Amino acid sequence: MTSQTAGRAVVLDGRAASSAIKEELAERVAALKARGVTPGIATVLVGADPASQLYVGMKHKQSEAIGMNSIQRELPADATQEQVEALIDELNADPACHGYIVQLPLPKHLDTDAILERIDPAKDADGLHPTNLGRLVLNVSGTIDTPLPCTPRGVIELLVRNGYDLKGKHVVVVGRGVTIGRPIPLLLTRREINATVTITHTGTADLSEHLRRADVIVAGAGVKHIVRPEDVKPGAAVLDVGVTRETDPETGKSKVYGDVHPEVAEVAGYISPNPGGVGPMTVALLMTNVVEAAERAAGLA
Ligand SMILES: Nc1nc2c(c(=O)[nH]1)N[C@@H](CN(C=O)c1ccc(C(=O)N[C@@H](CCC(=O)O)C(=O)O)cc1)CN2
Repeated sequence: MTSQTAGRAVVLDGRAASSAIKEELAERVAALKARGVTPGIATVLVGADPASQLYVGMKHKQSEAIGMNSIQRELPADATQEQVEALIDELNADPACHGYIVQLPLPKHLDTDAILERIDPAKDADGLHPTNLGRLVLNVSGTIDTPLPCTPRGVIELLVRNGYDLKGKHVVVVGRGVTIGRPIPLLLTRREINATVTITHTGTADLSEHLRRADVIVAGAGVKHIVRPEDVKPGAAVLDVGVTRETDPETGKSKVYGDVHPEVAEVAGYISPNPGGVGPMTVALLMTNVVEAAERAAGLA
């Protein structure tokens, strides 16, 4: 992969890496189709949050582009728990759907944990069902074949595809959410990766002190510019996974900010841009999870 730079840092280009993954997936999809199986991905979107609509739209467009079947299901923002659960039951029973996700966050009146737990673990394309998270805890040697959470898998894949060796590195994760902060240490500490991890969050005392000792920073707290240039060890790899949307009071337009201050690129050795870094990897690894589920269902895994 050719490398660009930002400041003094090598850019970890998520668009390029995700394109490579999608080319590989297109071949696996074609092989499945040749055996009469079209991998099917589904999404459940509750409400009309513009960011969630954008992400769901990207998932379908990109899945269809590599030959997958895509099923888009939507419910209104005031949908009841029973309505969402009935839709989950429908997708669990649908043979055309090999894997699906419930787009997060859900409206506050819904019980997210109960909804994630109702997904058939074999169709859990986000790897967020308690059974799959439990297998991730047990799976220290990477020998159990289960779906892995997409963003953590995307972070590791982005580093590996850029030739970055995580073995023996000290990774500081910022954030403790279910899609990134909680699962990523379990992947990074697997024997085949062998990184050492510190988890920090908005309640951590002296975050800067932890960050300054990191070889790798994975910032996914959703706090605008929480990682500043003075917090970063020169040469460190910094992956920006956070998204904060603010409306410009003058233009009325929405602007997206990452967790990493732009000047970090002057200090870091490697940097993932935001947008264009981990976001596209999340979608590519979601598609990977669904293709793998279809391969397992077809007895190919
Ligand atoms: N069920 C899930 N919900 C959510 C997840 C998740 O992994 N599973 N993660 C995030 C949102 N997300 C996927 O759903 C996601 C976020 C960002 C991107 C992306 O490619 N972003 C682009 C920029 C897009 C733009 O704003 O124009 C980029 O970074 O280049 C993809 C997926 C929360 N919910």
